[in-house]
Amino acid sequence: MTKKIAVLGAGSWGSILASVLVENGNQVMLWTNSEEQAKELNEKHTNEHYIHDYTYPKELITTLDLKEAVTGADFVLFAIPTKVIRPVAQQLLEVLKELSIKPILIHASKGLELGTHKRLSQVITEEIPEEYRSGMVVFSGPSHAEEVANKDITLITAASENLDNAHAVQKIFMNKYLRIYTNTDVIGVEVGGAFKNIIAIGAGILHGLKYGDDAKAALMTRGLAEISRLGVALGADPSTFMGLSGVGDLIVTCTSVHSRNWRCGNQLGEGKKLDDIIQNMGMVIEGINTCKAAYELGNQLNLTLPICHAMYDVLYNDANIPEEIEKLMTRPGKSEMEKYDER
Ligand SMILES: NC(=O)C1=CN([C@@H]2O[C@H](COP(=O)(O)OP(=O)(O)OC[C@H]3O[C@@H](n4cnc5c(N)ncnc54)[C@H](O)[C@@H]3O)[C@@H](O)[C@H]2O)C=CC1
Ligand SMILES: O=C(CO)COP(=O)(O)O
Repeated sequence: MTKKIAVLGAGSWGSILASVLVENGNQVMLWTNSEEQAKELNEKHTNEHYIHDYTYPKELITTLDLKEAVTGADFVLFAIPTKVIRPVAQQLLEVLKELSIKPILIHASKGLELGTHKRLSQVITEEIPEEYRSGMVVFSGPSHAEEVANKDITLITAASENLDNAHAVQKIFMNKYLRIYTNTDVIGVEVGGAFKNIIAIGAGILHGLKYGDDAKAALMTRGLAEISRLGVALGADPSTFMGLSGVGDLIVTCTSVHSRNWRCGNQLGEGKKLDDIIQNMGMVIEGINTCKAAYELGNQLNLTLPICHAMYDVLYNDANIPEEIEKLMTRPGKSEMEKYDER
């Protein structure tokens, strides 16, 4: 049955997910805050700044009006940067009240909120009370918009405490090239998706400095130990980190040239300045803010997160990268099988 879906955010991820949903036979409205982008999407069916040489389906309608986008929606999908999740959720609440509808909310963003250190489903459900939504589903996994646009094979997790809602999301997205798995461990899925961006900046740095494959494998593996440590401290199931939103997303983001986080790190390794990199990227690099949030949260919880700390010093204190790498390498010897709650 055709579903009505509002996609909030017309960047690379939101616009491509909207395109897939149209292709899967749904009625989709894409919401953007950029007049220029809405015009380009509606008239030329392109979104050149975000996805090159791609033509969106003519049935996809882009609007600047949130109420128009959300009217009659069975699902509302957030695909916007972490830092605007809360204000957009507040805007959405007003519209949901006006329209008296209770859609299933989905978010496909990856980060932890600065200041509060909250996961994004926590931020959204804090702003939009239960009476205005039929569920909250997290959509996360190893996926680059550029590859989904090419209909390459991609697997993603739909996580919700309510499995029926995760199944509903699985159903609207599944097709021959996009396969969705369900999971009930919302905490694990969100922590994996957010924290891997920090490690991906590190992997890019190693590449920029011309380190070899051993170093990159080491960073990913010990990065996964930190992701699991923080996740378990927050209540996640450790096995989630062996799945798509854990090791899967870590691998793709630490190895793909599509990754903005990896590209940011690569340029840092080559000696470029962070401010210039951010300026030139023109798209969100989530790992920068998430590193600050995870660093503060880790300290609050008294967790050992040495890679996260090194990344924080590089990103926020202009630390010397080779010195940070040396500090990591010369920490006291450890057992590999440390407990998740190692202090
Ligand atoms: N690009 C990708 O392949 C993937 C991205 N993600 C996640 O999706 C989220 C969004 O990422 P991208 O689409 O890649 O970012 P992007 O940088 O390509 O686009 C972000 C979009 O959000 C819009 N935006 C910003 N503030 C807004 C506001 N207040 N109201 C409405 N729109 C606003 C911007 O105009 C822009 O169109 C991030 O958390 C990212 O980690 C997750 C999986 C894959
Ligand atoms: O989340 C992603 C891959 O799964 C996208 O990564 P980047 O934001 O680094 O491009």
